[in-house]
Amino acid sequence: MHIKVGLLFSFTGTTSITEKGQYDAACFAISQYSKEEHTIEVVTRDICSDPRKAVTEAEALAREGVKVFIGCYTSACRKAVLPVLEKYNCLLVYPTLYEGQEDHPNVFYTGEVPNQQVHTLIDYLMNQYGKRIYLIGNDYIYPRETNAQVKTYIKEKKGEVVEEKYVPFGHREFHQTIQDIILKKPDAIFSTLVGQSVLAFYQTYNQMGLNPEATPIFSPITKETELYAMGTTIGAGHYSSASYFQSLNNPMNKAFVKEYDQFFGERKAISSVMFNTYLGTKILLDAIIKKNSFERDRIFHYMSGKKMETACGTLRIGTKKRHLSRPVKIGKALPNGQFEIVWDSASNIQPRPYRIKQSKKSHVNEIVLNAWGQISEEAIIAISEHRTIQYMSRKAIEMTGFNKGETITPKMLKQIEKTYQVNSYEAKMKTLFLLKPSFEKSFESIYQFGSIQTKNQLFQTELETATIASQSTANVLILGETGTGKEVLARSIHEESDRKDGPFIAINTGAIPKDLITSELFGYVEGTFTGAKKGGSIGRFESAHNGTLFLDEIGDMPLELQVILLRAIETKKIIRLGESKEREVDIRIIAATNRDLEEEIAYNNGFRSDLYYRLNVLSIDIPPLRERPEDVEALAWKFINEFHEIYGDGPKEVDQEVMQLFIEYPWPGNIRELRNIIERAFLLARGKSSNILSEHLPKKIKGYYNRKMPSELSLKDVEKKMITQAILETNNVNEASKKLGIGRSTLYRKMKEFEISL
Ligand SMILES: Nc1ncnc2c1ncn2[C@@H]1O[C@H](COP(=O)(O)OP(=O)(O)OP(=O)(O)O)[C@@H](O)[C@H]1O
Repeated sequence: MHIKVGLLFSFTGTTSITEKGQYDAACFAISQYSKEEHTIEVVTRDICSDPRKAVTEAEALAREGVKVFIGCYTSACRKAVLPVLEKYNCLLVYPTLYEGQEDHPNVFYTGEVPNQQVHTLIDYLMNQYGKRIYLIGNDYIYPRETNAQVKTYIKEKKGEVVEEKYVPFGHREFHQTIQDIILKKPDAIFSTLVGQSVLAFYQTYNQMGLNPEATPIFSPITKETELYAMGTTIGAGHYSSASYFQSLNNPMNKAFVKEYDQFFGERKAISSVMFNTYLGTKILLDAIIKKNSFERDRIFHYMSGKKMETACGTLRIGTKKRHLSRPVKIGKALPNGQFEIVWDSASNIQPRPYRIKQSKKSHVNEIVLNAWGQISEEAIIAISEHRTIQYMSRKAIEMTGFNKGETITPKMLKQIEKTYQVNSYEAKMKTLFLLKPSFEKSFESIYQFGSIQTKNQLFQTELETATIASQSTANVLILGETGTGKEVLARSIHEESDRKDGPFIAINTGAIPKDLITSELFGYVEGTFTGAKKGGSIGRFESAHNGTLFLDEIGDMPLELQVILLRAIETKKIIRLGESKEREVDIRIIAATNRDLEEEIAYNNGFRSDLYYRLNVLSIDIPPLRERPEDVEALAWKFINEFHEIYGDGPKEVDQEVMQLFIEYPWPGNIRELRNIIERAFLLARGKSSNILSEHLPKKIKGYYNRKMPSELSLKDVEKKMITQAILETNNVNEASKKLGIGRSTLYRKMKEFEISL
């Protein structure tokens, strides 16, 4: 078979740095076909980063009999050649990450689309650095369209775009932009700059002394090739995301890199767009050869749904769309120009090339607001996503003097914030402001996630992370003292995720005997050990397939078993005991512990740091109940209602003094202890009293109550007293923290707060 391939890359022009690498990768892929069996003729054209040149060259080559094109790096070039592909019935391997919004029947897209690459990057950015993001890009289709999606995504995640800036294609003067960044102090920068602009931007960032630890740049584009071109130390500390990184530490990739270097006779930087070029070229040529045809529909039909093991994991070609389902990683650039992998989706992310439709615009329900406005103590203002006032209660008009239809400016907002206590709620792109005179007691908003409710600000922030966690498959680490509700939270994440119909399997990793843990986790085949069940057994990893595996008390897992667990978590593959076959499992891992794992790693050598970082992709720290007394009353009522359902009848009221005691008691056993105490009191009062009274409480609580009453000790006083006593007794922070059942860092913080020293 004779195949004439047209390579359309820019060897001159602003994006040539990247495209030369793609050209090399295409040549490498083509070199792997035996010349005896097929003749592959390669014609190369320089399209000079110019869409007009791309069209004329493509058309000229199509007339000369080229049926397969590879390249067209920028979206502007790709879009420009589409009519040529249609006219001459040619195929294009488009191997570049891009903005999506396209699925042309003549194109095979092997680059990442935003939901695979950009959303993961934004999630990581927000979790690690904060929610204020500065957008910078070149002024053409890819950055503008990508940022349109990024802005929606940031808004959904309650982040803020502090600036959105575009510079012309090839722009290299960034002093003013960097100055603007210094002034606006974003938490991170998201860059869609390409070509020469990338180098100039990072170099100016570096010259002007910005620090990647404080304000890193996240860019889907800046990869190994660009880092080498700008000077590897200049890009160090910044982030990118892709399926492929040259540093991937697996045998397939090592062999690929070795062969690549041998082919070119030197060490080369290999980036994801290069790998995607290699991959796309091979896949399409294989299909053409196999089907002995250039006929578009036959070829795509043959490729559709194909699964491939590659150097960057298992990829699958879409059955409906010509894009790849793939795992995605996030890399942090090292001073040697390579990336350290800091996050790995582990399982594949499906391509969603088309932007997800935004929820339909909602209208404020004036009838409901009117009724509410008449009875509410607060003044109510509802504003649209464009900051136009859509509703004002009479009180709000009297208090502010604003009118319906007016646009709320930042100045007006400041003015009301100065005068009133303002609580704002966001729902369906609308914001509702509730205004109260500021001397009144603060209004406590309730945050709900799954079955958990809280008024506590700190816990609300943690639950926001839980919300993010429920929408991804990232590993989650839940921290918190015993009884704070770590398992309840893990279940809520599962219930709120799209795995909710799959199983939720909980396992207490600290409680299983050492010699049983492997069979418990991974299963075994019949006859493997004495006492093994007939027919063998599947382990918890397999039971959790398509669902969530909750590894409780992970901090208590013996060190030597942590390595086995790490391997299974990393590969998502297990081997049953007594078998050699690897089995793949699709699971999301949530781990929990009441230990301070960082401390275990640093001081006691009790936990593997690699396992810690694997698990701690998203971490959620549940505050102890004594640090969120505002939640005690609601929890108490929740339990009383629950016991009414279980036991049929019982006390309906709680004595006011008892409730006050519940609020002030330090609850060392947290919510579990509160629940137990209420159940006990409920049963003691049942049939005798319609109220839960102090006589229904156990001695230790009544004792606390009696001790407290004369001196009116506050919760803080009790805490201070307990800490002082523990420090006096042990004269050692480590031991005192163990005695008190709190982490060292918490103890240091408290000692500072109460001015206690050793
Ligand atoms: N938000 C909540 N609402 C109602 N009940 C809760 C809540 N959180 C925890 N509980 C109850 O508290 C008890 C302890 O919860 P859970 O087992 O989730 O805690 P944990 O932190 O995992 O405990 P441990 O560290 O001992 O494993 C359970 O009875 C649970 O039902």
